Amino acid sequence: MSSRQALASWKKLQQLAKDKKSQHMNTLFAQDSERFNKFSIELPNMLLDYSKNLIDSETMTALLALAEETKVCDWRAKMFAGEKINQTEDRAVLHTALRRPHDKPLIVDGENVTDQVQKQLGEMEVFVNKVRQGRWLGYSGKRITDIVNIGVGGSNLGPQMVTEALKQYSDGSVNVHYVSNVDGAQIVEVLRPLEPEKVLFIVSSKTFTTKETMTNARTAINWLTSASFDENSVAKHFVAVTANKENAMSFGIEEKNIFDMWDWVGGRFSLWSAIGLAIALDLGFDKFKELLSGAYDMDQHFINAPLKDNFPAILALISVWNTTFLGSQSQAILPYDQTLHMLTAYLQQAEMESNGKSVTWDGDEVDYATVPSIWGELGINGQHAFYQYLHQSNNVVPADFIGSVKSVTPVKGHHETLMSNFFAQTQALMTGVNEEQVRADLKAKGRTQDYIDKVAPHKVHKGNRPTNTILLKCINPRNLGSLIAAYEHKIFVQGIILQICSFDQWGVELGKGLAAEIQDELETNNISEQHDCSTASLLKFYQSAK
Ligand SMILES: O=P(O)(O)OC[C@H]1O[C@](O)(CO)[C@@H](O)[C@@H]1O
Repeated sequence: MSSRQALASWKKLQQLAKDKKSQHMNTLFAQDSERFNKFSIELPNMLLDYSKNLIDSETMTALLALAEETKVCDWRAKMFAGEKINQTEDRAVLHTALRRPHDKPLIVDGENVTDQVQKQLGEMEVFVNKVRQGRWLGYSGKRITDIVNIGVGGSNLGPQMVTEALKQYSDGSVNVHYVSNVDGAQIVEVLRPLEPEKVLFIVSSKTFTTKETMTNARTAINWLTSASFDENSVAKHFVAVTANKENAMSFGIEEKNIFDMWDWVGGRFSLWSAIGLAIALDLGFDKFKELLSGAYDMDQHFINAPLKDNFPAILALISVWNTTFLGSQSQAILPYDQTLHMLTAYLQQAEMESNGKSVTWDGDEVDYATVPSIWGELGINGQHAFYQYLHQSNNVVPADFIGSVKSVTPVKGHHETLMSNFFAQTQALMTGVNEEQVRADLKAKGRTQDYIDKVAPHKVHKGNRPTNTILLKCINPRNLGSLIAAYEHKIFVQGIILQICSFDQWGVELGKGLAAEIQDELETNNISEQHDCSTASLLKFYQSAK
């Protein structure tokens, strides 16, 4: 038995889960009119209602005891202090240092990390202002109008998600584009309308070895140099963000155009670093700093609020409850604000690359469910696509509903329509409608008995489907920063409770290695006999059908 299963709180939660599976949230609400007050957290800029989960005070006490027994607070202190909690890579985990104000020193290994971060922020600000104010000129002396960020995974999803979310805050000084896919269709489409003399590329790659990014960057260099006769055009049109300066330089990017990344920033937590340059170029540096401040606000809340009132910790505990103890295998992220249309994709990487693992810190197999698979879509679009499944399938999918009180693009009648759906869906998922009610409704509508007998079972919604509601006061840089940081800390707490190494990603390596070998085989038309017969036949079919 793994050590987690031996904990008193774990055993208690297993027992409670057995009891809870036979209960309905409707009963819990009927028994306790204080449920919302007990199971919600209000912060200055957002609200979390987690009352629509299959919990009661006893469950929450046991979950909080689990957080105590697994020493979440001690690990939190270690992370913020820069201890090497990324055990398999022997690194600190300090994305929180990236949003620390200048007057809050953080000494790690004798160095003031805050000073290093502030120095880089200063360099970023100079660069951003130069580009936005038209003082960074392309090879023909023209100002830069378009930025193309080339990167994938954490070097793409965070910046692109934030750029999309805060579009309304951009003053249009530059247009920002993203290329992540190595499918040439994307880069060709992005570059087609652009003029090489006015484009600045940011090659974002922590390792500067990612094949997809290198291939796209090479294509971008060729596109630029075939348009320009200036041998210095790469220096005027390419910057890089990386922890691997040597590779960036041997790729042809000038040292002065390289922004550093520290090894203590994980790719999926890196939008606060120079990886966020495209955000800052789009919004201006003041708004980028507001994003950082919002994340810092959430860091402070996470550090200081008791766990029972702690937004990220509660999100994590509810997820552990629903997955590990109640057995849900997936979780939906359902933003109801168009601006957040990339949030689900972003959180897929953040949570699944962090905690989608099956051995503990000690390398033992975990014998409990860890994190769910994350999926979803803008809520309104989902309603007309997959909500049928959420309401009536046999699989219970807990969901986070994320909305905003104010619209950044108010259009008469739209926001109330949107938000009435937002509120109605969590209510419907919880309350459901039983067969008796269905039959009574059909009867009241004058339906025949035959029709009622035929249709009634299909109209039953069992309800009892868990949801969290996160309601921001509005989507702005500060609030978005807080929201993202809340999920980062949720993921951290989940990892601690489940004994997962949240900050490595060994599971992506095998496929990368095989892809490199297969690419060689395809390029030399020499398919190895060592493949299994499925892969070998697919490769041969591909080669012969070309
Ligand atoms: O920034 P890099 O080094 O190009 O990596 C991009 C992404 O690839 C991954 O390593 C996964 O392959 C992610 O963890 C990372 O965010």
